[in-house]
Amino acid sequence: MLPALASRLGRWNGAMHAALPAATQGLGFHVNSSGNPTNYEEEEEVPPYSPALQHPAYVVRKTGVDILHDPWCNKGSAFPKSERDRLGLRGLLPPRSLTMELQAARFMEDYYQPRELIPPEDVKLGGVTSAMARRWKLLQELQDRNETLFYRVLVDNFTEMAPIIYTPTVGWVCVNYHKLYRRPRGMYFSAADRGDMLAMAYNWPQQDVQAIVVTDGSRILGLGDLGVNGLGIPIGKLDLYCAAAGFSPSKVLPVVIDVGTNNEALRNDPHYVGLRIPRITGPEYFAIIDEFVSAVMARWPSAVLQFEDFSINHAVPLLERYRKHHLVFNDDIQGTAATALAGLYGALRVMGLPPAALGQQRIVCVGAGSAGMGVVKMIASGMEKQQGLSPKQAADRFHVIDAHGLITSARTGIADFARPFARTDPTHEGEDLLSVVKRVKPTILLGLAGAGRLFTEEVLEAMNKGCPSQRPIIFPMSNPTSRMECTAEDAMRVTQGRAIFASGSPQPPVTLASGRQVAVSQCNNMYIFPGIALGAYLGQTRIITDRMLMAAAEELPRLIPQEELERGLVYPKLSKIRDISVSIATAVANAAGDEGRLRGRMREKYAQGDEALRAYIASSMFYPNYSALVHVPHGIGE
Ligand SMILES: NC(=O)C1=CN([C@@H]2O[C@H](COP(=O)(O)OP(=O)(O)OC[C@H]3O[C@@H](n4cnc5c(N)ncnc54)[C@H](O)[C@@H]3O)[C@@H](O)[C@H]2O)C=CC1
Ligand SMILES: CC(=O)C(=O)O
Ligand SMILES: [Mg+2]
Repeated sequence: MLPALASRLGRWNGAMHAALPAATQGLGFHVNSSGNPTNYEEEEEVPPYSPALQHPAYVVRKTGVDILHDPWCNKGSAFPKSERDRLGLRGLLPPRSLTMELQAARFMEDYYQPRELIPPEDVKLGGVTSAMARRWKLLQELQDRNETLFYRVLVDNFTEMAPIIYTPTVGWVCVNYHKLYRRPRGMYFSAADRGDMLAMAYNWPQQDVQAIVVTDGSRILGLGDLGVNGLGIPIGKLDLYCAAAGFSPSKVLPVVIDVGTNNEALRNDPHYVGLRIPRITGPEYFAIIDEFVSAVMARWPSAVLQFEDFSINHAVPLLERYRKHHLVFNDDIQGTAATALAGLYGALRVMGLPPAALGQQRIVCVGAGSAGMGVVKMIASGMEKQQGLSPKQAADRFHVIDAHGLITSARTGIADFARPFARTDPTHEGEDLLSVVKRVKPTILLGLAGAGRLFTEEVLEAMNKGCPSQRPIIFPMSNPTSRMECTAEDAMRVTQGRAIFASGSPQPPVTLASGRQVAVSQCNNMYIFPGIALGAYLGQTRIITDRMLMAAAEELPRLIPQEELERGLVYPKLSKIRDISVSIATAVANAAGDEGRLRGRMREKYAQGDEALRAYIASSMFYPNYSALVHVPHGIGE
């Protein structure tokens, strides 16, 4: 059926191709290098067939300039001559046809050219330099004109570019989104669209959407309420879905739901593109989100829906509202939790300790919001699972601090999710971080407050002193860099390189006064959410369970090579992100299979074992290569 082939469906059909060589080889044929069977012996070497290397064709209905203006089809100067002929491109492009590799090299030359294009006052979000902002703009322009090349350079340069398309630069992008806005990307649903959302979902041109990331812009990283400017986050997250987990760019949908903003400066900014009203709350808010969820689930019932950067008052109730019925997860609560637990298992491995040693740790967590409490709850589950602690025994290992200090049973208005972790001694209510660290002598210090440098020199000093028998584990996880609780340089200097360190946004390695260089890790949910979504989507698991998330957390530290553990790294290298995502997806799918939740091909593969499951997942991933474009006029095969 031709329409089914249209719009890059072919990019997902690696598994389909895998049947070909098995069939030909099964008949006793040899396969020559052009893929044709022959019935005589050839001298030349026959390379192994690799479905991942196939470049399937896909059908387009347009020709000429319409192709060049479509970033999903455009190849810029790389259209081969045959395609220029059949797509009506002759004369519309310079005559020489370049390779994708040459195009990528040309882009990278420009990318690395030091040029200051933005005024210095824009560079006030720590960690985002004008060079980074310029690189974001270059990548954005590339994505707007040639998506395939954009994803190719992103996949090939993931470690370098993740901080540009994602944290910290994406924080700067969101703050300035209304000024940077050039072309539409993703969808906007607003309070003014009540009653029309299902119809609006049909305005999106893609019939097959596999992953949606939605925000209401209410808590963007640690930068607060940024209204519709928050759309930059779903865009960045989905770029990671495509680059890191092989979702096809044409099958992902970034969304912002505009229910107003309490950010007055933004609301009064003449260039702001969202509704200029205070945030809607209460039943009306939930009715809007319900309508949105029903609309997208009705149009794309197989899609995974990721909730991102919702403020705490809505993040938890929304997750509870949908998680038992729909293929949804909240990245800040669940993805972050799995990532942090994985990093702690990694830190234990660095010290040569087993996962069960988690239950002996004393943990101080600063920040009791959606991320902080998600992390605390999951670490407690890890302790219960690994060491058989009761929930109460596990909770006793934690001291949780929020903007009002240490949370104890004396706190009034304590949130349900924080209550189990409130300290039982009311005399310490509201105690400040430094006093808590001095008194409790934590072995693990987590920062998820989004309030900047709370891990002061004194706090780090006290942490180091109170932790003589093992290396202090220090994870300032807030984003972007300006909101992190401390820098790697601070932590390593004060602890003389003893700390095992991971931060939410990337940090350079640190050179100590002695000249020794220490490696640092990045503790960011990007290690986990692409793989969770991939496993859950391919397996059509209907819901995402705690067991699936725990499987992801346990898998990640297994992927750190010994040599990296010896350097103190608690996560595998980001350059391996696609392999990491395959492993996470496989672990998630295995857990779902154990629970009887897999459907279709994934269920078959699960029955065949880990290798088959893994191979199937890997073969289903999009890899950015130019496909041959075949023009089929409207009316034929539609
Ligand atoms: N590294 C990662 O993968 C992730 C990092 N985060 C980061 O975590 C931070 C918090 O996110 P959410 O929990 O969703 O925010 P939230 O707004 O729900 O919670 C913030 C918490 O920090 C507390 N807090 C604020 N100021 C404080 C202070 N001066 N001292 C002590 N506590 C203070 C608040 O009382 C609240 O409990 C953000 O910066 C976000 O970027 C969030 C998700 C993933
Ligand atoms: C990383 C992330 O999801 C956050 O900072 O909100
Ligand atoms: Mg987030």
